[in-house]
Amino acid sequence: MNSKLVAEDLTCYYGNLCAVDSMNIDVGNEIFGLLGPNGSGKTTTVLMFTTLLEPTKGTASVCGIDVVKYPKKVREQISYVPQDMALDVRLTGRENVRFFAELYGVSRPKEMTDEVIGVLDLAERADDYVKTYSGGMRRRLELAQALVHDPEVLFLDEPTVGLDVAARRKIWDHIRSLRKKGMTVFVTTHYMDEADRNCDRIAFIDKGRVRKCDTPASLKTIINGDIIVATINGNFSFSNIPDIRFIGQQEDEITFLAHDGQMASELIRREVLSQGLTLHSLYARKPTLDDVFLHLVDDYEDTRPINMSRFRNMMGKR
Ligand SMILES: Nc1ncnc2c1ncn2[C@@H]1O[C@H](COP(=O)(O)OP(=O)(O)OP(=O)(O)O)[C@@H](O)[C@H]1O
Repeated sequence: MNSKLVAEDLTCYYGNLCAVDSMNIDVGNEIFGLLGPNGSGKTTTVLMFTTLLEPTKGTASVCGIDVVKYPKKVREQISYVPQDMALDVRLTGRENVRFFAELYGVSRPKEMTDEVIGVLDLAERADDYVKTYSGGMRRRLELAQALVHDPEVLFLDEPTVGLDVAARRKIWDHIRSLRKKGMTVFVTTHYMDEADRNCDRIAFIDKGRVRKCDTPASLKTIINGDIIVATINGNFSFSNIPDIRFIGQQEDEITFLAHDGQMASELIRREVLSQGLTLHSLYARKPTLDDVFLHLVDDYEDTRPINMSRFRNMMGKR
């Protein structure tokens, strides 16, 4: 693999708190997603790679350049779009990008500004004030700013947070086309479904530790079986059904894990009816990255295979 980002034993403490714990990752020319719950160490990881925070221990390099020894050289290779980037809303879109082009010392600032504005589909509104832009347009403008010096590696912290579905899709379309042009994209997100659709590989991180790193498809094979969800009225009491694991009940929804979803559904249907309960709906689905993540996180928290309360919460949100 043509390594673009490498972390070896990368560790960061804030006082006594270990925010990133002995991280080892090797990122090539790809869209690489760093996924994890709040406070798991995603931003801290990005800050170290982008030279904004010195590791306590271990090393990180970008395009083979050590971030501590050669921070300036690293900065020439990267762009970083944080969660809340400061756009000047009293300037036009074009002026905002041009400002960054000048800051970076880009050799043909006007041409590069026009180019990235075109790439991000902002040409029509480029001369309007940013205060008139939608959330999605502002995010695209931030991407345009980040791209104006043609970085090798782009770091994006929660690129789609707060955007509507259409705007999210558009952002991801742009991210994928950057990757096609050869850029490495390192992205943090809470949105597992977006990561599933768009990332080449994903590292799951929790409490500063990488739990698993693989392609979305391989990660989903970790949960060997189907998830079965039934909507009922009343309280379900689980007595042993062979080869079916009861995950739990959240209000009127009961959830199970079984090797064969279709066969299990029939057994569950019978069990629900035999308890005199009404069955409103019943379906089996393949595990998602949410399921995998909760499973992995739990493995490290205690010895149970699935964290019931988290799992139930998650199911309740669907
Ligand atoms: N400047 C700081 N000083 C002290 N502790 C910090 C600091 N920044 C982050 N932390 C702590 O370090 C841990 C990791 O935080 P970090 O922001 O890297 O997580 P995150 O995964 O990016 O979270 P989120 O998804 O909420 O953005 C958390 O426990 C956080 O409270």
